[in-house]
Amino acid sequence: MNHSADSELPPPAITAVQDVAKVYRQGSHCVEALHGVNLTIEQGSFVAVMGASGSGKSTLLHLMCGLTRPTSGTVTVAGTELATLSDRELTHFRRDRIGLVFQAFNLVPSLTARDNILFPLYAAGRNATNEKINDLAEQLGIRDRLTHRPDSLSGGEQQRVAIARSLITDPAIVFADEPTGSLDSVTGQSICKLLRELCNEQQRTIVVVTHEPSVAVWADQVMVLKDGHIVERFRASGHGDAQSLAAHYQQVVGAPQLAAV
Ligand SMILES: Nc1ncnc2c1ncn2[C@@H]1O[C@H](COP(=O)(O)OP(=O)(O)OP(=O)(O)O)[C@@H](O)[C@H]1O
Repeated sequence: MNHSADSELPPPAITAVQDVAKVYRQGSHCVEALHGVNLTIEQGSFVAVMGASGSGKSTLLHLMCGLTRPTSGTVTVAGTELATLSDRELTHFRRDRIGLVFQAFNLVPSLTARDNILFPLYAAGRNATNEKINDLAEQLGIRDRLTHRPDSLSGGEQQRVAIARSLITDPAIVFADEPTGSLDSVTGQSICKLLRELCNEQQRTIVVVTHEPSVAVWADQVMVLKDGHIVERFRASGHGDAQSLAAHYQQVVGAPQLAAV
C-alpha cells in the first residue's frame, strides 16, 4: 500500500480498538491483561504487535477477532462493533470476515490441502469455484500441492495452505499469531515476504503477533505492548533492518517506566 503522498486522505480504519481493558477473574484474584488500549488498523496495512511474554498480545488479538469480549471499551471490525453481536452472530462474523493463521498451522491431518483451504466455506455450507481455489493456490505458491495431505507437506507449505484457508472467505482482516514460530528462519522469511505481497498486491489487511524483529520489520506499523499498555508505535521502515528494529524494541521494553501512547 502506498502511504507516500501526504495529500492523500488516510485509508479508512478497518479495525478500531477504543479504550479497551481486559480483566481475567480467577476466583477472588484478578489479572489486568490490558489497560486503556487504543489502536486503529488501516485497510490494506500490515501491522505487527510485539511484546514480551505476558504483555497482553494474545489477549489483544483474541479481542480483535472476537474470540473474547473486553471488560470495557469497544472493538470495531470492518464497521461492525463486535459488542452489538450475539454469540451466534459473532461466530458467523468471525467465520465470514476474519481470517486466522496460527503458529502450529492447525490443518486437519486427514484432509488434502485443497479441502483444508475450503474448510471455512464447507463449515458455512458454501463452496468455491475451481478457478478461485486454483488462483489462490497459485498466488500462494502451492498450486502443485493441493492433493497432498499435511504430513506430506513441508512446514512452509503447511503455513501457505493455512494462509490460503484464512483468505478463502475474502476476510476483511487476517490475524496471524506467531506465524513463523514453527519454521526455520529462511522459511519464516519467505512467509513474511508472502504476507507483505498480499498487502501490497491485494490490499489485504494483516495483523501479526510476533516477538521476532525479523518478522516485525516486514510490517508497515509496529505496536509494542508492555504490561497491558501500548508503549510504542513506529513505522518499521524507519528502522531499515531487523537489527536496528531489534535494538529499538529492546530499548522500549527494557525501559523502566513508559507512558502509554
Ligand atoms: N484465561 C486467562 N485467565 C487468567 N489470566 C490470563 C488468561 N489469559 C491470559 N491471562 C494473563 O493475562 C496476561 C496477558 O496474557 P497474554 O496471553 O495476553 O500475553 P502474551 O503477551 O500473549 O504472552 P505470550 O507471548 O506468552 O503468549 C498474563 O498475565 C496472563 O497470565
